[in-house]
Amino acid sequence: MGLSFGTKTPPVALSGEVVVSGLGKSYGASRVLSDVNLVMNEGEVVSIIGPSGAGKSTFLRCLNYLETPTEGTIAIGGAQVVAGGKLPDKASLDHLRRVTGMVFQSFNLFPHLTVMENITLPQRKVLGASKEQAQAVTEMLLKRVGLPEKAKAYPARLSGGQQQRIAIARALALSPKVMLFDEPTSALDPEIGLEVLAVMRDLADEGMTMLVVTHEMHFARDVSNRIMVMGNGGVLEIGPSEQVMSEPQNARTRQFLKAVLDR
Ligand SMILES: Nc1ncnc2c1ncn2[C@@H]1O[C@H](COP(=O)(O)OP(=O)(O)OP(=O)(O)O)[C@@H](O)[C@H]1O
Repeated sequence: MGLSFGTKTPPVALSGEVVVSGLGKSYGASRVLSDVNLVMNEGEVVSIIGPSGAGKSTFLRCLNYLETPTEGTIAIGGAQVVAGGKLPDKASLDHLRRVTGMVFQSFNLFPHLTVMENITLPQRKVLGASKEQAQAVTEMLLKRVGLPEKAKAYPARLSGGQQQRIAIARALALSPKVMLFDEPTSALDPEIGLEVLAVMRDLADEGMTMLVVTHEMHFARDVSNRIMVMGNGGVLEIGPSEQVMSEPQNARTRQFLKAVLDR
């Protein structure tokens, strides 16, 4: 299902919900990612941390081709793509985007649509769901993110935390296999961010596979199974969250953690 038609042969042994191998990204002569590898099992939560400019967002955005990786292979939830600096064929790209739900720092809701319309629209366009089906799924998801009463509201009438919870519901509406979060609380006051983190923690408890770029060290340590530390466009280290936080192996990881934890 969703096999790629790239220029190279995909890796033979693929297991895990997410298998990324040898991922690289350059912008012209500027190399921002080199040889990034990651294997995630179904239900696993991995937090990506690291200093500004390390390549965390670029890595996440390469996984669903919001950025086009220059090299490497990506296999997510049965979708498989071999990167070659250009877009893969439409079927592979559509499949990859179907199995990945993305949540951005800036919510990205349509301002002119109600909450209900924001969440039903992708279901109708992408899944071909009927209006009734899409509304029923939306009502269920609004309950799941704790906002059942907001169906008729417009985004501008909601707090940032509420908008982000709606954005999570919208991503979930397409039944992704993996959720990608790009600093989902960075634009929010810390207190408001907590309500978003609580929804994410619930999702993790329900067994969703999640990859989360975050500066929230408590979330990284307490909710994720593993932490991947990035620096200079590569992986500095990856390991069980508790171990990375308390006994980082890499000198640059130690320096980074000291800086953020002393803040
Ligand atoms: N469109 C682009 N063109 C050229 N360089 C880019 C582009 N987008 C990102 N970069 C560069 O890629 C590098 C990685 O950026 P990225 O945003 O992925 O880092 P990050 O680890 O997510 O940082 P932050 O924590 O500040 O968001 C940076 O040096 C950045 O300047």
